[in-house]
Amino acid sequence: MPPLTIGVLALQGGVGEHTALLRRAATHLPSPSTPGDFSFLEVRTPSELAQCDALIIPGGESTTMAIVARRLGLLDPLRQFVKTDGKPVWGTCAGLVMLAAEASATKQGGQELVGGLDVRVQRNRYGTQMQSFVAELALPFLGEGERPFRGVFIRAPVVEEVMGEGRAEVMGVYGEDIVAVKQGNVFGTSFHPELTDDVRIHVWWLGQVVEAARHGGLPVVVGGEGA
Ligand SMILES: NC(=O)CC[C@H](N)C(=O)O
Repeated sequence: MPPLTIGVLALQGGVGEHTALLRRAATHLPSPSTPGDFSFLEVRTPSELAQCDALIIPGGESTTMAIVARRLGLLDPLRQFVKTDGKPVWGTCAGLVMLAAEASATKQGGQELVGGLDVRVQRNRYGTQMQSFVAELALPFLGEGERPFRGVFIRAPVVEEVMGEGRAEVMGVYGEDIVAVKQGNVFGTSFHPELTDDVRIHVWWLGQVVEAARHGGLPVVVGGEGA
C-alpha cells in the first residue's frame, strides 16, 4: 500500500499537538502500518488538501476557522473531501462543530459549516474557558475493559440532536451528553485528545484510516449539508 498522507487543517487551533500525537500513534499501529506508511501534512490550501487521504480538523474557534477557510477557498474543497470523496475526517471540539449539519447557540446570521454529520451541536455547552474541565470517559470503541479516557473539555460543544434517520452513531457520552459521534467516514469528539499524552484515540482513528484505504474508502453515509 502506498504511504498515506494524513492532513491536519492548520488555519488555527491545536495543530501541532495533533501532529505530534499522530506521529506517536503511528508507531503503535500493528505492522505493516509502520510510521513510514504515513506522512503528515499541515493543510492551508486546496492543493495541500488534495494530497491528503484523511484529515483532522482541530479545536480552536469554529467561526474564525470558517471565515479563514472561506477566504482561502477551502470551504467547498473541504465539503467535497468529506461528503463526496468520503475520506476519513476527524473533528475535535471546534472541528466537531465544523463537521455538524447545524450548530445552535450561534450568533445571528449563523456560521458556515462543512457538514458531514447529521447532527445539531450546541456550541459552548459548558460555558466559558474558565469552566474548562477534565472528565473520565468510558469509550467502548477503544475496546472492552480499557481504562477510561481523560476528556479535556474547553468551551466544548455537545451533540444536542442526532438528526435525519439517526445515521450518526453515538460513540461516547458524558452523563446525558453525546460527546463522540461517527457517521461513516466522519468522526467527531467534543473533547481534546491531543491535549493529553494518551494516544489511544489517535491509534484507533489511524487504524480506521488504514482500513478505509485497504477497502477503497469508508462508507459515505450521506451527511448533513452544513450551513
Ligand atoms: N476548544 C474549542 O475548540 C472550542 C470550540 C469553540 N467554542 C467553538 O464553538 O468553535
